[in-house]
Amino acid sequence: MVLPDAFVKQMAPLLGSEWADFAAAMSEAPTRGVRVQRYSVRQGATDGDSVPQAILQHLESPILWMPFGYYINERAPLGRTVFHEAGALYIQEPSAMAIARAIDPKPGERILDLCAAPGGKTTAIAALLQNQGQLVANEIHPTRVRILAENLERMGAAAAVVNHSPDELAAVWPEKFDAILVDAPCSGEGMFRKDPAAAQEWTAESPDICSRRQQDILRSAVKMLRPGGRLIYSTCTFNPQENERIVAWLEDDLHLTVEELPLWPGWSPGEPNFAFGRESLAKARRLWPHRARGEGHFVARLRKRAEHGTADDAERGKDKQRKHSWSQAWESWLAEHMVEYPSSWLVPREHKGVLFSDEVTGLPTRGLRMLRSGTPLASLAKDRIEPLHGIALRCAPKDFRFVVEVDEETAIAYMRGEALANDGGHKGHTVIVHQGLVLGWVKAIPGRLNNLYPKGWRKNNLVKLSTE
Ligand SMILES: C[S@@+](CC[C@H](N)C(=O)[O-])C[C@H]1O[C@@H](n2cnc3c(N)ncnc32)[C@H](O)[C@@H]1O
Repeated sequence: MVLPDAFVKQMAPLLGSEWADFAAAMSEAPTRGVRVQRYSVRQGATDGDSVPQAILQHLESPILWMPFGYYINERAPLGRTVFHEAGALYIQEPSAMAIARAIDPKPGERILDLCAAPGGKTTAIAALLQNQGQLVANEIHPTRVRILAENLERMGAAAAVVNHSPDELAAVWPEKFDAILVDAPCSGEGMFRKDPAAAQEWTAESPDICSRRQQDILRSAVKMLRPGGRLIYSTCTFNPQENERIVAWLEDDLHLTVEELPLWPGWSPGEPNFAFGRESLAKARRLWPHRARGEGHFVARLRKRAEHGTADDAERGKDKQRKHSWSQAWESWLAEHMVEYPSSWLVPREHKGVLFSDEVTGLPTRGLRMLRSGTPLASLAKDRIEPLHGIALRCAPKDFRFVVEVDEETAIAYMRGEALANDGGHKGHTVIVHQGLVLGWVKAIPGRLNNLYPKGWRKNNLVKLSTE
């Protein structure tokens, strides 16, 4: 890899005697990782679930800063499998996995991921939160926000999705969040190994241009944080302007306080010397590719002062027991088809004939571009209930009354959109299950299981992982 001259000029003096090791590491092959998620971590999926051999054979050593994170080989075909499509696998750059740990999400918290697409960190936060909080994912870009919504659905993440600029959101959601992640758009120096085009696009001005944008985003983020709340700031770049100096600015100008993060194996403290010797910066964390296996990340956690008292809580968790024309049909459908489900599903939010779980209770949403308020649960056809894919991906097999188990080949045929044979007597909505994972819905009729796998999700190129 040929590093841009200006990048060498920027980093070599900062790294001093370590520069040669860093430069050598930047010429090595990039690392790749996967989070194995629907086994063990997911709500309700702990009983007897174990990761199938078909997946295990492709996992290398564990990533030490993320439970259920593993290094994988560059050529491992995990991204084209039924396990991936059913939300058991999220392929993510290894160092990026630490960011959800830095947030340390707690049940019941309301968390905003402000720059969220494609959703690597949101889905990790949802897993750590075990879907027991309110998670809101925002993405400014109109195309990327759709990919975000799709990834959240695939991974069974209970999160609302909005599409706004940070300042638009700050105007409607002041002091509303317990924690906010700003995984900022940055100059991407940690992408150079993975994507040589990133190195070509980088210029000596990139860090300054990016740091100004980061400050704009952070001003809005801090407005949305409740007093005493925490801000997590991360980038995948190495230069000081976008990292330590941004944190110093957050302390000086926005009056936040840096908190010490755990020192995960292989990670390094932030560099006080990159911002005029300020000691507090050692509480931030960096992954340098010559010291640990990952592409590189910076992360800091800061606390907003609590002295002003909390402004908002009255609305939170308020039960909306309104009855709608569809309420009775929906409650009956749940009772008939589900053994267990989150209690909030009894009071979903309806939008254009679709019922969504409500992850934004207590937040004003009028006039917002909201792609979903949570998991899409069902569509209403004249108050008749048609279950949606979101339910299948949020739940474990034991949560459903009607289940058909299939082998991997049948699972692949199902995800191609084929009808399956009905060997049982049940009629109506049933889920298809493979190796402890719910894949999606069918409607059983005599002799046949009509395929309800969403048309936009169907794939013709899935590969079989098991060797049997
Ligand atoms: C580093 S990426 C986020 C990656 C994501 N957190 C993940 O883990 O999958 C930064 C995101 O910020 C968005 N972005 C770009 N400019 C922005 C701005 N001015 N305000 C807010 N977000 C912006 C980009 O579209 C991009 O999706």
